[in-house]
Amino acid sequence: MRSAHTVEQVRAAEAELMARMPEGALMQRAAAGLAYAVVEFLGRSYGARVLLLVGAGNNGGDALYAGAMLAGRGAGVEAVLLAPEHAHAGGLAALRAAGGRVVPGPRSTPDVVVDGIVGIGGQGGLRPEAAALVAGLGDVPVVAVDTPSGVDVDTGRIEGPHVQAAVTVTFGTHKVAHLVDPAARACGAVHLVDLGLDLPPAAVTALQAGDVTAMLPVPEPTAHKYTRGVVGVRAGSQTYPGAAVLCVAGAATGLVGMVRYVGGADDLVHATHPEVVVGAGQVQAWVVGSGGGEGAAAALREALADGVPLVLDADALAALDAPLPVPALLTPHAGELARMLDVDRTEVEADQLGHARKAADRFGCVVLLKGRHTLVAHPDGRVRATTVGPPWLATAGAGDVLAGLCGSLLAAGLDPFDAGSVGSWLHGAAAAAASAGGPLQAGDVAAALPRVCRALLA
Ligand SMILES: NC(=O)C1=CN([C@@H]2O[C@H](COP(=O)(O)OP(=O)(O)OC[C@H]3O[C@@H](n4cnc5c(N)ncnc54)[C@H](O)[C@@H]3O)[C@@H](O)[C@H]2O)[C@@H](O)CC1
Ligand SMILES: [K+]
Repeated sequence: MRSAHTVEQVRAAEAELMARMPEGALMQRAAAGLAYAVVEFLGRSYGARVLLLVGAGNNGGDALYAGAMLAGRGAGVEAVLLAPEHAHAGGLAALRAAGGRVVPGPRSTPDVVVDGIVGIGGQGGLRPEAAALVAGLGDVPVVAVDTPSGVDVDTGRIEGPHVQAAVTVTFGTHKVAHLVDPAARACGAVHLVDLGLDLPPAAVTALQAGDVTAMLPVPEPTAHKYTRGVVGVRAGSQTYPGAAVLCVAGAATGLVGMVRYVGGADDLVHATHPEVVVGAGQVQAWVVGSGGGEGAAAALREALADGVPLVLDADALAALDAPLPVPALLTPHAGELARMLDVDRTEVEADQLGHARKAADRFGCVVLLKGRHTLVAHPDGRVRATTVGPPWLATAGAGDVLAGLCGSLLAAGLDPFDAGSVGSWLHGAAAAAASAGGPLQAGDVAAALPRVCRALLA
């Protein structure tokens, strides 16, 4: 599990550890990890030209000490101080002692920029002077210290000019901004340097392959199809019969014992998935809404009558007007979530974490907000982010496959929070496998799912 903590949690854990350690020891650990990451990024240190952007706080201190270490290994290190009177005194002395220099501004194009403008103490976007300096450096790759300066660390929002990093080196634990978009996009690859902090439960987590394997429903030796669970799909319509096929494809990957289908695309479903039972009957979970058109509201009423857990997708989300009486997973994209909360889509995209949490609270169920980093928010406040999945996954029908897959996990016995986060991880991993760096279609994602499960279980 990857864990991301809030600034308040990090500060408390750091204070507790610092009280037990010699002064400055934590910063030395952080700076050593940072210097190592810069060398790894450049592939060398001797002769490399490194420019440090140094702000007023300890984030700048990390940059200065790392710069001193790089200068000690033969790099040419220069530092621009954005708040000269507040720059970290010890770090500045160390840099100078190692042969580094303070300069008023970049004098030539460096090989790498180290962004030590602000870290977890930052408020708002970059100030104008810093923004101009960063813009002037153009395409020079940036290694960000702790967080890319200018992003909101606890929410993942971006409210002004910010640094776009190639690599972000963070300390002690991940921060929310490393997992939640749009800030996560500004981080590039994230490296964690362990500081030995003692941390409380995380604000946001991200499942890793081992976590998903442990939660994957695996048949008992004595299993039969009904003990493994039956998932029902109420999706598709005369207008959107393909959505039924794709939703069924996501459900029929072998993770449950049986799939039922009810909707307007019987013949097509039967032709493409002969193993699927067409017609109503007992199920452990229903998936409702993908391509359901105007029939989605009636499909939702019928599914609710069975009293089993639900996945609500697409048109069924529009039919939702009150908290549901059964455990449920809602799977909106940003536009659908915006309609559910009566806000603009741009607002949802700018504050994905805030809106996913708000919807989970308002509707009293788990909300899976689809995106580059999909978020799964529980009404109790827990959030999981899915960071696997290539951009090729942004393709028509991929959401139908996801809804079917999550439904099969619900029917197999996972709760909506686990079904949403495991389903979204498998979906992203299957897309990566199907894509292999190239384009894909939604059906390819469903087809790759058994392969992904097999690799996890191997
Ligand atoms: N506390 C610790 O023991 C450790 C802290 N570390 C580093 O310390 C950082 C936190 O240090 P600080 O608490 O000093 O905070 P920061 O260095 O992140 O920033 C605080 C300073 O930046 C100014 N500032 C805030 N927003 C700004 C903006 N938008 N533009 C320009 N200036 C702005 C503030 O006025 C303040 O002077 C971490 O991110 C990490 O890099 C690491 O050395 C590990 C150990
Ligand atoms: K930074």
